[in-house]
Amino acid sequence: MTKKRVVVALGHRALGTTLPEQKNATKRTAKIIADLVEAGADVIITHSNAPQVGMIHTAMNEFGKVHPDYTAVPMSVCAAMSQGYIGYDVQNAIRAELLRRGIYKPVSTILTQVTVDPYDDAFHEPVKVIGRTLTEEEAEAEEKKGNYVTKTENGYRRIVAAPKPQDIVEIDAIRALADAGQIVIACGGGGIPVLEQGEELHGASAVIEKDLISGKLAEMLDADELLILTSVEKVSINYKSDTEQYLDHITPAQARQYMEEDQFEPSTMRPKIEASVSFIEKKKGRKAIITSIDKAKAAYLGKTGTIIE
Ligand SMILES: Nc1ncnc2c1ncn2[C@@H]1O[C@H](COP(=O)(O)OP(=O)(O)O)[C@@H](O)[C@H]1O
Ligand SMILES: NC(=O)OP(=O)(O)O
Repeated sequence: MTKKRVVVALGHRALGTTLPEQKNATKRTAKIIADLVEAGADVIITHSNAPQVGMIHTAMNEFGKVHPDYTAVPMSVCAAMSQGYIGYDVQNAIRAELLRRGIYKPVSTILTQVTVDPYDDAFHEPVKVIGRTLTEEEAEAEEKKGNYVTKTENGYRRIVAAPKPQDIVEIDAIRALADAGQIVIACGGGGIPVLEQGEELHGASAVIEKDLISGKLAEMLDADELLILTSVEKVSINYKSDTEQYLDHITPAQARQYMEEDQFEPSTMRPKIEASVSFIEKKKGRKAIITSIDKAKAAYLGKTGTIIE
């Protein structure tokens, strides 16, 4: 069995939204990760966090209203909390599933900070949707607090800045664990966004796009594959139209062409394609696969998904 280093990016479907949903979803996800391990993948995991970071931020703010001694909690601290909370469920679920299959492999979560550029235009243009759906009243209340919201299909949701990831602060620790054949959960929720100021790192009020950091992590670990597990089995062009066409196998050049034609929604599919192209263009022989969480093993074995190489 050929061993491959695979960065697996888990989307919303892999985690659910509420606490009980997450507990159940991570158990299902652990089975999928264990299948990949059995199929020969050395797995490094990244994950989404938008619903969770929104929940934590709202909870901490409400707590602050009742106990004014506790000041408002910065978004970067909420991102750190979300990494701990999601990593805790994911690592325990994977550990248990592997043990059930007679596999002993340490699984750990690395609290990961990711540097961002203070001059990134994203700080002036918040686009990253976080938290649950809000009513009109709740949205107005958020705007009064100085937060940004956007209208969605079902109501309103909060939006925050999503600066581009520059560097992964804990990359050496992640690499050491991956080189030792251990399963690492890192760069959760895009990483904790930080600004470098001399020797110090200061939290930034933002949420980094997890697909972009997944591509960067795969690049920095010199992974063989980037496997993005989302809610659709294949990427399409002419998405949701009468002429929708599923993509099985595309080159980076075709992917770039489709991006120019705006074939991919900016805040959902486009970052997945951007991350994939950027990862595979840096070295020959790399592959990116985008598929649904349920089809992960089949896609890893080349039987489905959209393959970019
Ligand atoms: N061209 C496209 N082909 C397939 N899916 C697309 C396309 N453009 C947008 N999408 C949307 O992207 C979604 C997946 O992205 P996202 O919601 O960010 O999920 P995740 O949390 O898994 O990263 C799909 O559910 C689909 O609605
Ligand atoms: N941080 C991030 O990109 O989260 P979502 O995938 O949940 O939007």
